[in-house]
Amino acid sequence: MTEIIQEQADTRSAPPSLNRNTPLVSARNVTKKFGPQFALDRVTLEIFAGQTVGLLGPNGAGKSSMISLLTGLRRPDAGVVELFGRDPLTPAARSALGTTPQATAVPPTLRVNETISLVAAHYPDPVPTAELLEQFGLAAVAGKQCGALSGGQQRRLMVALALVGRPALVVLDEPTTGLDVEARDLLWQQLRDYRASGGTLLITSHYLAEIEALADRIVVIDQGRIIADGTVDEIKSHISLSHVRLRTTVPLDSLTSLESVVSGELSEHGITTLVSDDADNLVRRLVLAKMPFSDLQVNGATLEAAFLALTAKNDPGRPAHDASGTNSNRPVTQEF
Ligand SMILES: Nc1ncnc2c1ncn2[C@@H]1O[C@H](COP(=O)(O)OP(=O)(O)OP(=O)(O)O)[C@@H](O)[C@H]1O
Repeated sequence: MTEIIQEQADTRSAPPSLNRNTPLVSARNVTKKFGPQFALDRVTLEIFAGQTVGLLGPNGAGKSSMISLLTGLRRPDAGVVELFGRDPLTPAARSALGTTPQATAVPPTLRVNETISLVAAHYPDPVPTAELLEQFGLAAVAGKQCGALSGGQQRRLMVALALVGRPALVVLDEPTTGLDVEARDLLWQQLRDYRASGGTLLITSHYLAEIEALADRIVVIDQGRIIADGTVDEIKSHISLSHVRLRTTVPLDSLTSLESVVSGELSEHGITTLVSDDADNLVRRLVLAKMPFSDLQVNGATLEAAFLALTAKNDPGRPAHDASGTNSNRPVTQEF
């Protein structure tokens, strides 16, 4: 909390006005080391107004280090970082930034409504406390001391505090960790509303299905380097395999010998799954061969499968348990 209050106490100056072509966030050739360990290795990243960027990477990839540089919590060892065109350590640069660190730390003795009002007081046009409490499902605990909140409630409060000053840019490091399904839904809804109001968002999360639904740009970082950067569809194009599921009496051997089938398996429940590099063509082949089938389902690649394929390719030592996309239909709550 000290971090957040300090961050927002520094925000009295008006948001810097930027040329439309100036990125809100810019890191050029940035390196950050901890002892001999490279957390970031010559990384370049720009984020422009209106983008919703999902920053993805396995544990230890460098996501939090990147965020700490962009939000002015740490300095790079080499390279240049700018926030709203300025040094992120200056109060003027942080005037329109709302952020929460990965770790939750609220002042234990302050009440929830007092905490929001305290942070809101640093902004010229804050979201009214009652409105924010309602939006984040915290109205019922408004009078509680923050230390008495559950972990999930504390996390929601942290994100609410990041949004109280109507920031132009919100940077969130794993905001939904530890939240139950309902609380996560509520939080993602607030972030969608923020985005719809024109806000710019940089977010890390291990819930890839949720990032897939929210982000319009995905940056994948691994071992301190950016290994992919593009739209969700561009990232997903790294996986070209689809799953075709069906019930059929046709023997598996006959199915796997069809054009466009890469592999296949028959489950004990009688469902055949065919991995295909061209699902449309495979379905055409089934029909042309007059093979009887029912309950046909075609599932394309997910962001999760593409992410796993990309990171497995980047580090052949990492278990590539899903690199082929053969497990790409896990529940949306799957966490890495
Ligand atoms: N304060 C620190 N002291 C020493 N090493 C650090 C420190 N912070 C990060 N590192 C190291 O830098 C690398 C990148 O860590 P970072 O926390 O940025 O990764 P991350 O992608 O955010 O991981 P996670 O998903 O687990 O949060 C890791 O090897 C980590 O051990």
